[in-house]
Amino acid sequence: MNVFKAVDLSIGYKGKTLFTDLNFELKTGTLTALLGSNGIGKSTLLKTISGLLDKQQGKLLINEQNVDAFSVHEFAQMVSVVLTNENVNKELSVYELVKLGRQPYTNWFDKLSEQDELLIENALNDCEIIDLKNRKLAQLSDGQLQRSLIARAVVQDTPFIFLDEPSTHLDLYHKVRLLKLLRKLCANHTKCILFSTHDLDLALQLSDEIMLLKDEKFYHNTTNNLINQGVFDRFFNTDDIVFDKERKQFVIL
Ligand SMILES: Nc1ncnc2c1ncn2[C@@H]1O[C@H](COP(=O)(O)OP(=O)(O)OP(=O)(O)O)[C@@H](O)[C@H]1O
Repeated sequence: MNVFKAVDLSIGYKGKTLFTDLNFELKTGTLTALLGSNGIGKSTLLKTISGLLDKQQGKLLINEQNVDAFSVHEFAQMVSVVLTNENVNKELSVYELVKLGRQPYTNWFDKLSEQDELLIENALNDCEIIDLKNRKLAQLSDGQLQRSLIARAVVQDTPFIFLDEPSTHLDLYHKVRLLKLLRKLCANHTKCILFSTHDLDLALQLSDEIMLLKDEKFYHNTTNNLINQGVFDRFFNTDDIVFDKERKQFVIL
C-alpha cells in the first residue's frame, strides 16, 4: 500500500493563508472526493499537494519520504494531476496527448514499449475515447477533452491521481461512468484518487472518503462517518436544501 501524507500543512498565496495545520493521509485503494463551496480552496489544496504551488508550511510525505527530496521525474512516477483549464496544445491528437502520460517512463527517443501501447489502448477504452483517438484536441467537446486528460493521467500509471473537477463538463451519463471508472481504478488497490467536485450527490454515493473544506474547518473521514456525524445536515446556509441521509442526497424543498 502507498500512503500520501500531509503534516501540519498550510496552504494559500502570498499574503493570504487559506488553511493551516491540515493533517491527512490518503491510501491506495480509496476514492476520496474533495468538497467545498466556490473559492474555499479546493484547487489550491490540489495544486499544493501536486507540487504545482508552494506550500506555506508543513510537510508532504509519500511512504514516509519527504516529497521535497523527490526529483521531478520521481514525483511524476508517483503523482499525476489533471487541473481545470489546462493549457494543452490543441494541435495534438487525443492519442498524442494520452501518450504524454508515459513520458516519465519513456527513453530519450520517446519510444513506447508494447506494454506502454497496451496501457494507452486500455485507458482510451476505459475513458470511452477510443473512437476519437486520431481527432485533434481542437475538435473535441469540453467533455471529450476532459476524458482525454483523465486518460493521460491514467496512463501515467501513478499510485496517486489528483483531479480538479473532473466531472465538470460531463453529462450525467458520463459523470456516472467517470466516477465508476475512478472507483474501479481504486478498487483493485493500486490507486488512490482525490478529486474535487460540486456533484455532491454523486460524490456521496460513490466515494469511500470525503474531504470537506467548510467555514475554515477541514473534515476528512469515511463518507458514512461524516454523514452519521451530521456534517451534511446544514451543508448549505439555507432551509431550501436539506440532506436525506438514507438516500445520501440533497433535496430541494
Ligand atoms: N493565484 C492566486 N493568487 C491569490 N489568490 C488566489 C489565486 N488563485 C486563487 N486565489 C484565491 O484563493 C481562494 C481559493 O481559490 P480556489 O481556486 O482554491 O477555490 P476552489 O475551492 O477551487 O473554488 P471553485 O469551486 O470555485 O473552483 C479564492 O479566494 C481565490 O480567489
